[in-house]
Amino acid sequence: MNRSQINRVFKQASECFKQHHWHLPPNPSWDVTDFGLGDFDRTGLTLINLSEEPEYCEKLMYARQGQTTPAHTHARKKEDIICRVGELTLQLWDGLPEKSEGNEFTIQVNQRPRTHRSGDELHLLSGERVTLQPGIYHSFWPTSSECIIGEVSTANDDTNDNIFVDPKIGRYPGIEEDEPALVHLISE
Ligand SMILES: O=C[C@@H](O)[C@@H](O)[C@H](O)CO
Repeated sequence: MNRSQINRVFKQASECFKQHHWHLPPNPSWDVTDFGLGDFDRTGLTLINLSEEPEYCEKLMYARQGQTTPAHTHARKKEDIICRVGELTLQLWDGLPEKSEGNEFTIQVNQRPRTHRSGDELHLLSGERVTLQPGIYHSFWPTSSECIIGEVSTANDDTNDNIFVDPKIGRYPGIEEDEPALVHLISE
């Protein structure tokens, strides 16, 4: 990614958090990624790690319409993905997408079990959440112009615990310095 893109999304996300009264802690841990694919506006996510403890983690995320977080699962992390502001669409599979399409499985939406067909979409409105067990593959994108997304989970380990369907994906971006940094990322 170019530093100018990171600076731009830092300003956009900060403005959106401010507009919706989401106050950030001092010196938040920013994590902006294009998942190594070099097309941030199509495959990208902006995250802030609010709390990372051995037992649990909380993140706040920001995405704009057109931007997808690519299909992945976690070996160990169980997480709630929460639509905080806007509308969020997730695509969910109960195993590798190519092997599980059409299977029925149970997921928890807003703390209640629901039958879901692997590969189908789930739409979350502000305040709604889905609970993802390790092994549930998920991809998500805003269906509103922008979206504030929460994540509450067991321990987070973004270096070792992400399993992406696309083998070309890397979790952290390479950075090209084309202007001075407004913020440094947790990957730097
Ligand atoms: O689903 C998204 C989350 O698990 C993120 O916290 C993770 O960093 C994506 O790689």
